[in-house]
Amino acid sequence: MAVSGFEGFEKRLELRFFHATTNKNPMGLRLIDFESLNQVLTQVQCTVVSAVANHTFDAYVLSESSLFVYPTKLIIKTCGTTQLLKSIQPFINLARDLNLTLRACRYSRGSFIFPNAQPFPYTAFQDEVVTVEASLPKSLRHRKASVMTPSNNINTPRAWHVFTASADVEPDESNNNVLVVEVCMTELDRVNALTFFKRKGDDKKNSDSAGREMTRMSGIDTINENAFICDFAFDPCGYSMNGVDGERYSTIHVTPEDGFSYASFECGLSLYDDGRGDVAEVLCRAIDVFRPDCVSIATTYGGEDYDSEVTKRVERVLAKKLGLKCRSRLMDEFPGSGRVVFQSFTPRRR
Ligand SMILES: C[S@+](CC[C@H](N)C(=O)[O-])C[C@H]1O[C@@H](n2cnc3c(N)ncnc32)[C@H](O)[C@@H]1O
Repeated sequence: MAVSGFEGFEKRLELRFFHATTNKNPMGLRLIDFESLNQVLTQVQCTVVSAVANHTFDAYVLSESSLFVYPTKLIIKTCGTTQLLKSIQPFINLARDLNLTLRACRYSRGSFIFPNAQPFPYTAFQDEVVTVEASLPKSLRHRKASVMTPSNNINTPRAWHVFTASADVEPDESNNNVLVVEVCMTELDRVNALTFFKRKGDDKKNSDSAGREMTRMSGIDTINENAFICDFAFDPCGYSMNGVDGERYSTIHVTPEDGFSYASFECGLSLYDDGRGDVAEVLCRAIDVFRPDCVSIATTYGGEDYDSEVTKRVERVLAKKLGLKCRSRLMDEFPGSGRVVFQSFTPRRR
């Protein structure tokens, strides 16, 4: 851990593949053995602390955040001072052994709370971009890096950094209509944050049962009642969970320490699924768990027919139910990788 405090803001990497041969094993990347995954994670400097799977994907809680493995898609987010980008090359190689070829890559992160504590290349976004580019095959020739910086940001200008690379200009079918929402929250309500500290007597509980209790006491279990939750409590504080609901994943990570408190919520869903999760209501429930003073939401939409109504509805619902005012809304397009809308919120009272 850095002397300054724990860096909650995650680095996130998404790799999408396609079957290079007609012999398509439906399990795809899920056939990567655990030992190989572990070797990659060792390079990243984190470990698996808990895991769950359903018929669609595997979800791992890591010592620093989460890993999701779908047949042709892999999502890994890691916090602290981890070396996430060291996973790109080994993942591409493991996929190649399964006849899977890289189709697209997306790397994103917020602005670190402790930028000076990061190792190279995470000290400057342009160096991260150079590192990602050096790990990618030339076939991913449609590339773009963007730093989305709110101009009227209130106290701390927190930008959203995105790099994408894609083999095609058009979004591919597997990513069509897929919505990924990443919420970053700082300055958590102090009372709510206390839920994520182990209490007296908790030393008799293991990390799973202490995690389960935090899930229930915080109300995280009500965000999506259909999700199976795999949760983990860190010692003496900190919490991580992955939610598994059919094809949909969700994940929450909490750094509750005062002075650098941070929580993230992320979910992936199809815009046209059965409507079980009105995105705005889901986000509202997730943010209400933490009642933060600063919220940013990055919404990535993989398809072409993006409807801005989704993010506008988020603004209306957060204003009405949580008193959060949208201070900035930015949009950018990425060839073959869709659109990103980045919104920043603070309480209306400010
Ligand atoms: C891994 S969790 C969640 C990380 C996540 N990105 C976040 O901050 O939202 C980090 C929290 O767990 C605490 N923690 C305790 N032991 C830890 C460990 N061995 N590795 C990582 N975090 C640990 C940290 O102090 C911090 O409060």
